[in-house]
Formats: sequence, C-alpha cells, structure tokens
Amino acid sequence: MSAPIPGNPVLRVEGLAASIGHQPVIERIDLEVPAGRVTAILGRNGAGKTSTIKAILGLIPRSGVVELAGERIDGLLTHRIVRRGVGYVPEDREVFASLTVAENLRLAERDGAPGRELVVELFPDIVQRAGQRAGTLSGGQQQMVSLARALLNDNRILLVDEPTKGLAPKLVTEVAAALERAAQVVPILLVEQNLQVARRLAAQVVVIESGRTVHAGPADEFFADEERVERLLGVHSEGDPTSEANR
Ligand SMILES: Nc1ncnc2c1ncn2[C@@H]1O[C@H](COP(=O)(O)OP(=O)(O)OP(=O)(O)O)[C@@H](O)[C@H]1O
Repeated sequence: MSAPIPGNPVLRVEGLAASIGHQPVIERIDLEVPAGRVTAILGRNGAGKTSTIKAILGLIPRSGVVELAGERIDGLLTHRIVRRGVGYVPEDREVFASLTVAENLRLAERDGAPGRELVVELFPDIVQRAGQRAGTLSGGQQQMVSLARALLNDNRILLVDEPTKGLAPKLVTEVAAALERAAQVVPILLVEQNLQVARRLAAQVVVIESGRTVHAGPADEFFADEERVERLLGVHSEGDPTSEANR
C-alpha cells in the first residue's frame, strides 16, 4: 500500500467488508478518492469491484468506515447517501427503456437547479434525441443518458461502474471523452476493465484482488511497472482493450 494522498479526500474507505446472502464478496477494501481527479478501481473478474461500489452506496450489507468529505456515511441508508451527493452510474445503465430521453433526464433531477448546461455541452447528441425512447438508443447512447442523469445533480462524487463494457471501440472513445470532461467538474471513482481507458482517465488507481485492496497509488507509476500490471491484472498495460483477454 502506498502512503495516503495529501489533502482531504472526497471519499475515504477503510476496512470495508460486505456480503451478499451471507457470502462475503469483499473482505478488506481501503481506498481514497482525492478531489478533482479520477480514481480507477482495477482488478480481475470477480475481484470485488462492483461489490465495492455497491457497499459504499449501502446497496449490500457492509461493515467498515466510509467517509464523504470527512463525514461518516456507512450507517446511512442508500437514499440518504445519494442525497448527500453521491451519484451512481450502474454497470447495466438502467435507463427506462419505454421513456424518452427527456423523461429519463427529468426523472433524475434532484436539485432545484439541475446542471442542464453541462449536460447540453457534454452530450449534444443525446439532447438532440430528447424525444426518442431510451430503449431504442445504442449502448453507447444509453451510457451517455446514464452519465447525463448523474451530472444533472450537484454531486460531490460519481461512482461509475464499467461505463465502456460491451461498447464498440468508437463509442468507448466517446464515453471516455465524456468522462474526462465530467471529471473536470466532479471527482469520479471509476470501475474500468479497459486499461487504455483507465490509463487515459485515472490519476490514481486502486487494485483489488479477492476482495482486498492490494495496491493503491498514482496511475502513472502503476502503469509504468509492467511486471506489476501483469502480475495483478494478468494483462499488459498496453494491451488491446477490445481483446477478450483484456476484459
Ligand atoms: N448476487 C451475488 N450472489 C453471490 N455472490 C455474488 C453476487 N454478486 C457477486 N458475487 C460474488 O462476489 C465476488 C465479487 O463480485 P463483483 O461483481 O463485485 O466482482 P467484479 O470485480 O466487479 O467482477 P467483474 O469484473 O467480473 O464484473 C465474486 O466472487 C462474485 O461471484
């Protein structure tokens, strides 16, 4: 484990453990998300990345410390955590297929002054499709709607789970660009299996193995150590993101 990051983190997790139906899914997760950056959670399939995000949100029973801007949130119910400013972009996007894009966005508005300008700037294509049913959008467009919903509200942090999963390379690039721009506005904790995307976006990385944090530190240092990347993730840091071996 590396030394703690100086300054107050937006999110701090210490000794987080969680289970699903009495089955432990994470055992000891420690991580910090500094302000103004993307922190990527990396790890092999089944390592516990999604479970970490769900445990932070209180979607699964958990124990340990979770602090948002220095305040404990690990005893709160999910809706209270969300109201404190934790935005969630789930892995399966969860757009309402039978509603239009505009309706999907309107349903997500939590604040009196939603960040519509940012959404219009970041997702012009989505805004143009305001009247289209979300279920008829491509996977990448649905991902944009899901991200746009989280950005409408004045969140302190976004938890984004595998936003590029299953997308064609061109859409991967578009989603990565949208996330890069979003990260200028709000810190992001990003689960990302595509190492090229993680390299492009992340300032910090946290590596999880069998439900435990096994490495945390600056992204450039991590990716420069190819032997470590290979050992912890089983892939090359320069690997082809579209190949099955790198997913
Ligand atoms: N609903 C569930 N019931 C039982 N076990 C589960 C459930 N969901 C996840 N697990 C187990 O918990 C562990 C962590 O799963 P998790 O989905 O968090 O991993 P992950 O790192 O996000 O994996 P992937 O990269 O494949 O999405 C795995 O061993 C998985 O089999």
